[in-house]
This record gives sequence, structure tokens and C-alpha cells, in this order.
Amino acid sequence: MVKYKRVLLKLSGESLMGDQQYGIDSQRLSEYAEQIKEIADLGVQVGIVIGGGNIFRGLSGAAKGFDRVKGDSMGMLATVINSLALNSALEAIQCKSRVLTAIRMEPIGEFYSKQKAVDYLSQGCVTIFSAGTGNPYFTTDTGSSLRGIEIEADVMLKGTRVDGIYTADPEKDSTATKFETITFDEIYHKDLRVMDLTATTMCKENNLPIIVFDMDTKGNLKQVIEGENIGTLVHN
Ligand SMILES: Nc1ncnc2c1ncn2[C@@H]1O[C@H](COP(=O)(O)OP(=O)(O)O)[C@@H](O)[C@H]1O
Ligand SMILES: O=c1ccn([C@@H]2O[C@H](COP(=O)(O)OP(=O)(O)O)[C@@H](O)[C@H]2O)c(=O)[nH]1
Repeated sequence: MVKYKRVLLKLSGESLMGDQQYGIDSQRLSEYAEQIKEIADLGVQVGIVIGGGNIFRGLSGAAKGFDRVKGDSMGMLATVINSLALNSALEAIQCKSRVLTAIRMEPIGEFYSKQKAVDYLSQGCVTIFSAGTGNPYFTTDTGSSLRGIEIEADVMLKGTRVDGIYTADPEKDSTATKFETITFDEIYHKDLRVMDLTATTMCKENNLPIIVFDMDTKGNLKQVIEGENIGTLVHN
């Protein structure tokens, strides 16, 4: 039995690198595609936003002297590259999928509209939302909250390399402990940085719950969809 009918899955660009220093690890990519097909085959409607941090981040470009807006455009294009890679990995295992772009660039992908997205989702097509929000100074976490709210997803699933939200960044503090559930307000009060504040606020104000979970362990996505308590649930 599935707990959620329509979900927005956010995948970290950085995780796509696997053990590499840069770019796309084909093993990691196909593992993601298999996990996604597994839930699509259960009838779950899956929208996806994928980051670009494995290729380019606007902020790190700015630190090296790039104009921030140009750097962010490069970051958004990086998300399109990752989206096309995921699209092709899904098609390779007979999982129907489409790429929509927040910036017009046909024929690489179709220009996004809510109507188009909902049509594809209703047809059982995994729909990948690329180029973030289409605006500089935003992140793909915010793009993901935005699309999740627009498509009226039941939940936003933040698939990452940590298995939930901790009292402190678990990659830096080994004494940090994990929350099973947490409210949006607690995230602000405890200043937890698993997602940026713009993304968190959009979800809070539009009542879109978030589950943060470890996407790098096979089968986890299906477990989340079936309502297993892995990861951390964020709610109002
Ligand atoms: N309180 C926290 N709990 C869990 N993870 C946290 C926390 N604070 C910071 N993080 C970091 O957030 C990251 C998850 O965000 P994600 O968007 O997937 O990463 P990235 O921005 O590197 O692509 C984790 O790798 C983790 O190191
Ligand atoms: O709406 C958006 C989404 C993303 N970006 C740019 O794209 C980069 C890659 O996205 P992100 O850092 O969110 O990817 P992730 O951390 O998930 O790999 C960001 O650094 C920004 O430069 C942007 O300008 N607007």
C-alpha cells in the first residue's frame, strides 16, 4: 500500500557525483532511476527536481569572481544537464519520463506550465522540472518547494546523503542526534540548515510536509512511499 499518490522528489546534484570529484557517476544515476521506477510502477505520480551542485553553483562561481547572475544561470543550466541524464536513465529502463524547463529552451525540454506538468503526471509520466525556478538567487530546494506546491503534491521528499535532520550537521558533528519528526518552527528556532530558509518557508506557508531521507540506500524511496518511518518528517 502506498501512503502518497503524488510526490515531489528533490535529488541533490552533489550526490550524483557518487565517489567522483565532479560530474555524473553513471552507477549512482542508474540506482536513482531504478528507485524511481520502483515507485512509479506502484502508480505513484512522481515529479522530480534535481540540483546542479555536481557541476556548478552560482555562489562558488561568485567567490571566484564570476558575476552572480551569470553564475546562477550556469547553475540552472547544470540542473538541465542532470535532468536530461536522469531522463535518459529512466527511459533506458522503460520508465516514461519528460523534462520540463523553467527557462524556454525547446527542443531540449518543454517550457514548464502547471497544466502540462499535471497532464504528464496524470498519464503516469515521471516529470522532471529543470532549471530551478528560472531565476537567479534561488536554489533548487526552493524550486522544489515551488513545483511541489504548484502540482499539489502530498509531500516533498528530500532525498539526500544524510538519513534525516539532526540537532547539528551530522557531517560535521558526530554527537548530533536525529529527529523522527520536527515542526517548521523548530527548524527556525534551532537554526537547522538542511534546507534554505526560502524553501522551508514556502513549504510551511503552503502546508507541504517534507521528508528528509537517505536516497543513497537502495529501496529507501519505496519505504518512504509505503509510510515507513525512515528519515525525518517536517510538518506544521
Ligand atoms: N541539522 C542538519 N541535519 C541534517 N543535515 C544537515 C544539517 N545541517 C546541515 N546539513 C547538511 O545538509 C545536507 C543535505 O542537503 P543537500 O541539499 O542534499 O546537500 P547539498 O546542498 O550538498 O546538495 C547534508 O549533506 C548535511 O551535511
Ligand atoms: O531557481 C534556481 C535554482 C538554482 N539556481 C542555481 O543553480 C545552482 C545549482 O543548484 P543547487 O545549488 O540548489 O543544487 P544542489 O545543491 O541540489 O546540488 C545554484 O547554486 C544556483 O546557482 C538558480 O540560480 N536558481
